[in-house]
Amino acid sequence: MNERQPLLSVRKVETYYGKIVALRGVDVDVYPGEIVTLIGANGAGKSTLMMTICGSPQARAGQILYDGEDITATPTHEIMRKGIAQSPEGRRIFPRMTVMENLQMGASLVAAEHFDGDLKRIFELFPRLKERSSQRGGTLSGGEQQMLAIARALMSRPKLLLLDEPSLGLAPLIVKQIFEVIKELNRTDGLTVFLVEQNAFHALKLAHRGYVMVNGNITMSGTGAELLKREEVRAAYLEGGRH
Ligand SMILES: Nc1ncnc2c1ncn2[C@@H]1O[C@H](COP(=O)(O)OP(=O)(O)OP(=O)(O)O)[C@@H](O)[C@H]1O
Repeated sequence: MNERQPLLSVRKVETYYGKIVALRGVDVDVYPGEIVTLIGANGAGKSTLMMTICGSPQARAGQILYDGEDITATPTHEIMRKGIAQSPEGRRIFPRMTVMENLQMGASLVAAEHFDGDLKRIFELFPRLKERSSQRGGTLSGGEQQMLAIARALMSRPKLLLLDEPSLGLAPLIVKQIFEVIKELNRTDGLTVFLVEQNAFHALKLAHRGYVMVNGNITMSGTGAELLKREEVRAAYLEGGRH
């Protein structure tokens, strides 16, 4: 897989919040067709990396390449147009809009001819959203809102889907469903996924490759299976190594 050019290449990226350094020279590659997981403790800098890839905050040093093109200083809306979609932490859907309206918003940059076919596919993946298409987003359950956030991102027909903690606060069964959809999208549609997760066990099982972030640095990388076997990973991220 790795002889090809990465779809996303993060090189020595540094990000600051004022004087606080959040990313200290991060290197990450995501190849076409891969699911790559980033794990790390609270405050490690995972969300900051996702946001930096999307252009806000901007990297103060280093480079972000997407499909070979330097997007380090590209505004967020331009980055979205290029085929990167983000489902941010906290399921930021539009609460007053219906499920259908949220999905229409997601598709706003896509040619209208694709809408019906894309919607059909989304409703196959998330039948719950079909049943609730006229319900307001804010009245959905936590799991349904997460599904809607992912579905809305998918309606933009991304080449690269960035998911920030899709399992956060959800019951195990819902987490399983969401991870199965991600796997299906990757296997069937070839979607490339970069996933941030605290749920390290499931995320590394799902991923082709993974990275571990500690205090704004990448400290380990490998295949999902390799990382799951590493004692340091098990001790720090797998609930005391019980898995
Ligand atoms: N807007 C901000 N202003 C100042 N500091 C910030 C801001 N956002 C994040 N930080 C700091 O940057 C560091 C990285 O935060 P970030 O949210 O990226 O971590 P994370 O790995 O995603 O954590 P979590 O798993 O808890 O979401 C933390 O020390 C955090 O306090």
